[in-house]
Amino acid sequence: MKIAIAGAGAMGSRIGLMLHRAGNEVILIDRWAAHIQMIRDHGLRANYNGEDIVEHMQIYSPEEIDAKHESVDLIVALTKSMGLREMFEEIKPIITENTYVLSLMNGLGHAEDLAEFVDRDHIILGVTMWTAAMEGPGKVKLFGTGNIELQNLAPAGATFTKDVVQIFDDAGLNATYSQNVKYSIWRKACVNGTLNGLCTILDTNITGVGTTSTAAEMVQTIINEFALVAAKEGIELDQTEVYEHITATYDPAGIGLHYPSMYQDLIKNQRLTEIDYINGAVAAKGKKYGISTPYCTFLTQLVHAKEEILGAK
Ligand SMILES: NC(=O)C1=CN([C@@H]2O[C@H](COP(=O)(O)OP(=O)(O)OC[C@H]3O[C@@H](n4cnc5c(N)ncnc54)[C@H](OP(=O)(O)O)[C@@H]3O)[C@@H](O)[C@H]2O)C=CC1
Ligand SMILES: CC(C)(CO)C(=O)C(=O)O
Repeated sequence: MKIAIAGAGAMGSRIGLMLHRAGNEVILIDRWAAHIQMIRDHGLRANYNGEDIVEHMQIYSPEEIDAKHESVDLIVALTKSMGLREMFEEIKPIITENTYVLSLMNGLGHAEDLAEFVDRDHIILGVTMWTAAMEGPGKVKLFGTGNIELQNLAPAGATFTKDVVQIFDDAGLNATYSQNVKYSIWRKACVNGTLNGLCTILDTNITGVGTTSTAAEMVQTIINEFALVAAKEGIELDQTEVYEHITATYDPAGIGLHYPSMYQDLIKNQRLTEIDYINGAVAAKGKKYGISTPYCTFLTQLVHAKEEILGAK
């Protein structure tokens, strides 16, 4: 299976590297010029569970993706939420009627964006608890463990999706075929809706948030707002299980020492965040359904205010 990773930042590099190390044909696509140059000159360098490794992989900018490139069987979407449509506009030349697209991105609403580029039965939705961080262009830090849950959006995509699960699992990505990925997307949105904004505003990692005396009430209140809104869309979240899932991430021996992607964006790199696709999306849906979401609204405002203060772009 020929695989393209659309958005080869921290997570795209992780998934691409692990799939390539396992012997798959993988190309990376990204627009960050210095990152492309470093990977071309030195390979993708990674601190991989404490060991320095190099993986030599092909990388292209979206503009270099033209009709001369062969189409691919699978595109893994790992841009930031706000860059998804622009990326897919640019890489249209490698998308054919046989191409499947898998989103592993955080946030809500990506299936609708992807449906503009491929048929619904070629869309696969997924969530991942793997983590990754850029240490600089061409260099990524990968530690801890994780998993991936996948499911096709329409029944016709099931056979291909199960093949993808097998390929990802063989690459050590702990992939499983989900029976209800829409539930998993809301469950993961709760993880990001609590940890990402709180770590960013409180300037700490996951363990840092988890060990505060106010974490329990903040996290439970945010989960409750997500659950009330999700219920209006037919998803009944098990709030106790979701809370336990989130508290399990506080462990420093697991992913507790990770600084969520939103922290990396805003605090480390002064880049705009995905808050509008997470807490902001829940606040907007809450408004539509007549549900009050004060914590999501406030956290969204705080993150936007911080973006302005730091001059994020
Ligand atoms: N990091 C993590 O641990 C996890 C992330 N995710 C999700 O995965 C998706 C991708 O996130 P992630 O990989 O973290 O994002 P990154 O910020 O690492 O990469 C996203 C894009 O940002 C650009 N970029 C990143 N850093 C720089 C920089 N310093 N200077 C210039 N450009 C830069 C690159 O492309 P471009 O120039 O085209 O913008 C890159 O493709 C998101 O939806 C995220 O929420 C999910 C689970 C865990
Ligand atoms: C690892 C995790 C779950 C932390 O919130 C994540 O998805 C991120 O960094 O965005």
